Amino acid sequence: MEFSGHMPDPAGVDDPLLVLLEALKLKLLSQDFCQHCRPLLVNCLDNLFKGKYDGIPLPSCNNSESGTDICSGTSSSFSLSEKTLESVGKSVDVSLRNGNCSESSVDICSMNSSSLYSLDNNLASAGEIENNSENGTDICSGTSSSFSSSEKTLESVGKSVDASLLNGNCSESSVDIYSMNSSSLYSQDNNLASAGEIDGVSLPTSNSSQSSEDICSENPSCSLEELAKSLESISSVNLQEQVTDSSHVSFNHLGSEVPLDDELEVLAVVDNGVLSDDPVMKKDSESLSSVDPQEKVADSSHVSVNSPEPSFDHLRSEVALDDELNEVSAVVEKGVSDDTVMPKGSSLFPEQIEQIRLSQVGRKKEFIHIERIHGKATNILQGLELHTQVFNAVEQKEIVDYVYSLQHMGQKGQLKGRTYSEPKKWMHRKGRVTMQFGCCYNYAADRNGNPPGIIRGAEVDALPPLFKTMIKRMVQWRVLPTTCVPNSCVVNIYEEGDSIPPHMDLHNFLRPFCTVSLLSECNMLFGSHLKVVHAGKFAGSVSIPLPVGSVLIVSSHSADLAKHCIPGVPAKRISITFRRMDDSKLPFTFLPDPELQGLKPLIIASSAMSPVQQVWHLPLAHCGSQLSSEESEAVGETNTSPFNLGEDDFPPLGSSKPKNKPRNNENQSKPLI
Ligand SMILES: O=C(O)CCC(=O)C(=O)O
Ligand SMILES: [Fe+2]
Repeated sequence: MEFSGHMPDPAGVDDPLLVLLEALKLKLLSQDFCQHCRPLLVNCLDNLFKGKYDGIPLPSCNNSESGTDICSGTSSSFSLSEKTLESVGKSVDVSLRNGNCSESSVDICSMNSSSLYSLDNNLASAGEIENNSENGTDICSGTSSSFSSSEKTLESVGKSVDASLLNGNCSESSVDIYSMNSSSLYSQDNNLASAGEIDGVSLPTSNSSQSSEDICSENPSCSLEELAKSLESISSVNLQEQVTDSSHVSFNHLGSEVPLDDELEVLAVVDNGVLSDDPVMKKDSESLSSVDPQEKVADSSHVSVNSPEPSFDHLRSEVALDDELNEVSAVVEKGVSDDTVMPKGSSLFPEQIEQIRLSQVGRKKEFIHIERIHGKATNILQGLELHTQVFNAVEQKEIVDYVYSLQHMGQKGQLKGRTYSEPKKWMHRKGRVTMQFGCCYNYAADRNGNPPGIIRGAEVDALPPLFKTMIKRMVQWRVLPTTCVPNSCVVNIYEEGDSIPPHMDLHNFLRPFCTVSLLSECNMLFGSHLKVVHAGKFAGSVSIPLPVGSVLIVSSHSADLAKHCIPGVPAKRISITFRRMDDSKLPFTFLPDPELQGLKPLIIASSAMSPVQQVWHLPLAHCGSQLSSEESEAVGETNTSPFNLGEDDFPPLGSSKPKNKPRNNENQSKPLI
């Protein structure tokens, strides 16, 4: 579309800027933008021109020729840098937009390769980067800049991984959403980032072949994804700090250690809850589900444990903010309360927001660590997967608070039977607080003569509502398969120094099972032979860091050939391990929960692709750094896990179009204007 001189406006609008706006919208309509980007762009323009422009003299854009730079040519609506700066810390994406216009030569008249939505500004405004000098330059085009950040990725370890990484990317790239040419916004480095701390992990150079691939040209929504990721990353750093600081319950480990020959015995004691004849364990006939919720939360104002509708539903509600981008950022970044309202004229549906969140999930698969099992080189990590950003910072905090509430109830004897147990004082560093829901599970024979496994006659509380919500999320977001929806869980609350000794989860539970990590990162060791050096200190052949908020999926060899353990944790940590019981092992009183039946994964919009799988090539235990042909073969054995996702669902980077079209149009956006 040519734009030269004054365009008569069909609706009779005489305001040249509005005419220009209409022209821009038309231009946008003619572009092949995705359903996410399109309404955002249009709304951005709307806000720039209408909302922000009120009362300010119009620039001489009515005489503008194609190519006239109305931003640099005036200091009117775009000179919002002060406001931009003021807005830092409030609404990141406001500063993103305004900052962009105030600092860059955004040529919105000519529509040529300008970067209206530079993510740089987002970060620059947030004080994260200084390098904002590339505004207006389409450095994504024809470059692999956003992928060339492995070094940055490694630098970022220990902070907010994705935030740091993203900063790295964004500082280098100016996102050209108009030309959409050759941008590569969806950095796999996000995945690599959190791998940085794995002992001896070599950078997956095999992935670098994908670095230069242009996923954005065929996947326009990725700029939006990156934007949302940026927002979330920035906020999650702060929020995470809050979460870490928000511990309401602390345990003192007063006793001294008692050396035990058999760690597993300790494990059994701890994980079973206390022994049934143990006087410390208060049995209360009151069940979690039968107690008056008011009474239950009397000591914990943050969460209603027994709320029939847990508030953990940040996807379904939105915030009344002044534009769509704020809306996205608020939802993605902070979560919102249920009583907030959808702003008038909003063009983002909750489904779209969920799609954005879903597209941000990092999925690392194909961990590799070769050990010789029965003389055969075998990848003992086959079946292990790490999914990140499944629960955002606010959700994590909600879960943590919920766990504290439950713990509080456990301490007061308000949880059923063997639901709650604490380590004995003498078990310092050998145990941790546990809460078991759905079933009571013995990791090893206990002193009552119960064999390892589910004690079918033991009484515990049913899965609490928020944990069911977490399960639904994981199934709907394809972290867990529909064939293995968990119906039990164990919550482990580790104080600093607490551990879980080497063990395998028995086949009383189906595969995969999964662990959600909260509060602090720790390492999980895997190996066919894990040594107990002393209490809380174990030696294993491979160590996998579990980032906060991540979900570790364990199946196949990683569940059945390798043992796993958590050495003494460096800081307080909570994990929730979700498992589906084998039907033949169900507790006698178990009733399937109707809420967890018939769960279906969400349809993924074609424009909202997930990051590609990563291959983490971990150091070989016994075999040097090169894979022998036998080992390669061993590695090639992967993908027998029932959990593996179809290629159609998660195509590799660069393959931006799924083989099949989305199966329905459920998640289509509203009309553009
Ligand atoms: O705390 C963790 O991450 C692991 C817990 C675990 O292995 C278990 O409960 O069986
Ligand atoms: Fe385990």
